[in-house]
Amino acid sequence: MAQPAPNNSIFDGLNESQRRAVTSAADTVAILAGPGSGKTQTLTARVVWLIDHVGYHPQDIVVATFTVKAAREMKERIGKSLGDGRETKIILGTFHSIARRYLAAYGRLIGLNEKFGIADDSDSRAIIVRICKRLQLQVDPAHARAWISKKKAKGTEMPSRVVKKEPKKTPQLEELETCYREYQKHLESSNLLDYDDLLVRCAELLRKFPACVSNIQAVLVDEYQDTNGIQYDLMKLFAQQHRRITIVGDPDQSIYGWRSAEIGNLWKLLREFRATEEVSLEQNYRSSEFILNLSLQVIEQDTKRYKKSLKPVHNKGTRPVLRRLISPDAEADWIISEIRRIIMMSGSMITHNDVAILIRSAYLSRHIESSLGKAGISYRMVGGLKFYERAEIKTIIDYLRVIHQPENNDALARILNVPRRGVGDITIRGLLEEAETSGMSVWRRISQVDGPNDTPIGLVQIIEQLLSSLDFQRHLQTVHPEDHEQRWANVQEFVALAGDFVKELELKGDESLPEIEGIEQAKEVDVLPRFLANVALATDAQTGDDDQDSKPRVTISTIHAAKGLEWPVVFVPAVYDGSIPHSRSDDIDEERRLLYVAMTRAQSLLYLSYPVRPSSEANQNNEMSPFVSSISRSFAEKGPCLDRHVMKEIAKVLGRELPSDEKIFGALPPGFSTEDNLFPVDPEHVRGLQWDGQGDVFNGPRAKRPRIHGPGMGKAAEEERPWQKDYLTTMEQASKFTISNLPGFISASAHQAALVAANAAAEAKRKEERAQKLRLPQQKSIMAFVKTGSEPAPPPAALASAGQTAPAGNAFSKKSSPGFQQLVAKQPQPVIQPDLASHKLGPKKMPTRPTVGHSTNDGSKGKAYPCFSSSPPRPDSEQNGNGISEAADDDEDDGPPPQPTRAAACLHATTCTTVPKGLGSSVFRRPAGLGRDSITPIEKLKKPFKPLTINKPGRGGKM
Ligand SMILES: Nc1ncnc2c1ncn2[C@@H]1O[C@H](COP(=O)(O)OP(=O)(O)OP(=O)(O)O)[C@@H](O)[C@H]1O
Repeated sequence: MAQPAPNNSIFDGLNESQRRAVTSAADTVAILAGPGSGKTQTLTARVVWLIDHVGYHPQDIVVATFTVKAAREMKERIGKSLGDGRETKIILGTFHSIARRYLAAYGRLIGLNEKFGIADDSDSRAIIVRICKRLQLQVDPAHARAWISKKKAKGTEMPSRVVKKEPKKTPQLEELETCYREYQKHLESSNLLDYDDLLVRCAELLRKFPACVSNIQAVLVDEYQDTNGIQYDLMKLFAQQHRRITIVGDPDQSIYGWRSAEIGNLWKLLREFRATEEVSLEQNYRSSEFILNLSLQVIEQDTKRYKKSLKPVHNKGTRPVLRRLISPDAEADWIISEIRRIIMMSGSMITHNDVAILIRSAYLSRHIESSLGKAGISYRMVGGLKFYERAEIKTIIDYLRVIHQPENNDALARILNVPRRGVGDITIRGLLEEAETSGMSVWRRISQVDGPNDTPIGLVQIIEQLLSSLDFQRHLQTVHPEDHEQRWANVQEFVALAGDFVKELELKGDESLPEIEGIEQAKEVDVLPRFLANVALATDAQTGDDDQDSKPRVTISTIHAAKGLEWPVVFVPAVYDGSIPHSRSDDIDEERRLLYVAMTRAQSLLYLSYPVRPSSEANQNNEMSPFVSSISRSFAEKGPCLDRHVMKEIAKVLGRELPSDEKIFGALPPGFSTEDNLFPVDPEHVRGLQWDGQGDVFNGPRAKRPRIHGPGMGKAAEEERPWQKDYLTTMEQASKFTISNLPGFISASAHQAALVAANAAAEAKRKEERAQKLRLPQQKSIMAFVKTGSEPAPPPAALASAGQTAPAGNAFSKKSSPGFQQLVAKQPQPVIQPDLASHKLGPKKMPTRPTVGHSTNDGSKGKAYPCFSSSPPRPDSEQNGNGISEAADDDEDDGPPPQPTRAAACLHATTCTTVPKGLGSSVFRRPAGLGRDSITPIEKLKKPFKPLTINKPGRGGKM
């Protein structure tokens, strides 16, 4: 037995059930509990217990988490408790990162070239699209990709067996199998493994060479309901020596079935490990009683589910709200008005940071973003573009991939003409096809050499050399004249990140696995492959919540991405039939669980809402979601009275101090309505009424609140603008709103700025028209010769036709200049990203739990647990042509239509603030760059893109 840990703080405050789970002597422990019951905390404490009390060596413990971020947080917490740096030895990470480590160390045993690279999402997509084109397959490449991924995720069969021909195949199946075979062939010849292969090949390794994990004493898995078939296999294979497994999960939060999660992994575990000790945690530490009870009323509608009890430790709180609004616009405006009311009535005890708007489908954010923009409220998108997904960064990463692995055809194809070398896309495509048919890498074909030798210079020097030999700064100036400084600053930040990565490796040591007698381990001496692997596997790092600057922001997130998180105030809009449950979903139970997950993220205030009409013009009505219609009476029909008593209760749940009444009421603006009475409770009552054209106020009887928008920024301005906006808000580009990519992002602030510019343009147009009447036909306005900083922006069309640039001093000149027009013209057409907006859910229903000698409290049979995947993003159904120009140079003359490479986040509301001060003047602030202090390089890499501050006197308006 080991000595007690020097610092046992991690055990402090655990309740009895949590302690039981932490200290259980059983080999297999299943901790099954509802949301907010401290599952993650319990698992963390058990790791410390196993090390400090049971005496396992940290390097003999495997801990698998759902996300990179969760792994990082868990490591930190364990580190604090152990107190001596031993946490770095634990084999802790996502299944994918752990699998990669094993393959790097022992992959050669199964014939893997140790210099293997990781094919990311865009690589896989491009390869499959090319295969379908080359072989003239009729199958949809996106479908083929999803099909292949699903096959691999099943985990029980090796690809070669899966693709074996069987009689009675449909032509489509034949094509899918051909595609699969060709895809694998291509990956193999490029020495690439895709995300699924990492798991599949690792399982193969551990099956054939169990000695690799002969040291492993215990395996712990967080978010077990997320695991898919291959992850289950891996878990067992890691634990094959001692069969000690601890899992934590909540079947009610299984929401990733559509991403290949295997229903039944829990009962599989209980059947295979019969002595499993089941521990349930029954106290909910997160939500108020009202919130918890209503959430349970939703999930309990699923009569097949495994029943478990969950009791709140907090007070009753306020009744959750179910609000009906006339239209999605009104719904968004109401949300914003409630956010304001909560913040004002709490004396800013609650800030924008405490508010989350959780949406079922990506496109639903459109109205919300627009309203937030109009109200000047900053927000963060969970799932936004990450730093290393920026075009300029991706180009450098592709260069590094080619340096490391010259046979990586796809990476090479993307950089062949970046910077421009006069190689057109047709040539590149030809080279790729030739390489695929001949089996010779593009690199060999064009260079006729074996590839670069391993370079002894350091990572940073490689990148610096690369930048200088490519004259990359000049390339950015040429290709991206409108924002090359910002892009170059990103590149410099990337160099700094690489430097920090190297330093961290030196300081904390590498992640090599423990030595095992009798098996030689390949040592990863090169920093470059490890750097590249870290970049590739950081795809699930969340954005937003670890922003470096301190500006409070509302969070907009899909429900899927909100898993495991919590906020004091949660809004769930669009709770109507067709949205949730989604019209294209074929698993109603998973849809219900989604709503349950959304509701249980709330600590103190929970608002559900839906628009009774799909749009202001629509005639048919939305039906309330069946998940809430039967319990609608349990909700309040409008926002709670936020008096001192209520706010004090909220303060108690949050453990905060409520400011004095003087402070709260002293800060209320004149005429501020302290009640939720701006919008009618019965929206049908105001059918036919119009906005007043001034702001966001109905002309209805309850419209008491003064306008909340700036001049010209109201509803009327939005709807009546004489100008078709030529960009898309985030969710108008829903296809890009995934965990992995979000190019072409336009923020609410930019949207707002553009609206003002549009109004200014309209006003200018009207003036021009008036002036024209007073002018001779050929006579120009004198304003055409004057460029002052105080004039409203001329209409973009007028500018373009006159070949002018916008007045430099105008605050919105960036928005209305040809550069901006050109830029927004490059925005991709909205295509729904099926990951979030149109995915199909599996037809499977939750099976009944197997009889394993356990029964639930009420004597009823237990139920099986659906599980889901912690994989990096699954293939989406978007196809991007040949994939050549996607991440790199996007505007070659001879190439396909330009892909979006706009510095998406440079217009992101989390990074830009535009405060309108009137039509002709505003403050437009470029965002701050990624802070370099107090953050480790890997953390930075996992972070979303953080645009950089560029002050351009005379161009960017007043600062
Ligand atoms: N024994 C405890 N005493 C007080 N607070 C606790 C206790 N256990 C957990 N908590 C708190 O409850 C909250 C939820 O904990 P945690 O995130 O671990 O729950 P979870 O079960 O993993 O939730 P979910 O399933 O929704 O992700 C956290 O704020 C945590 O600090």
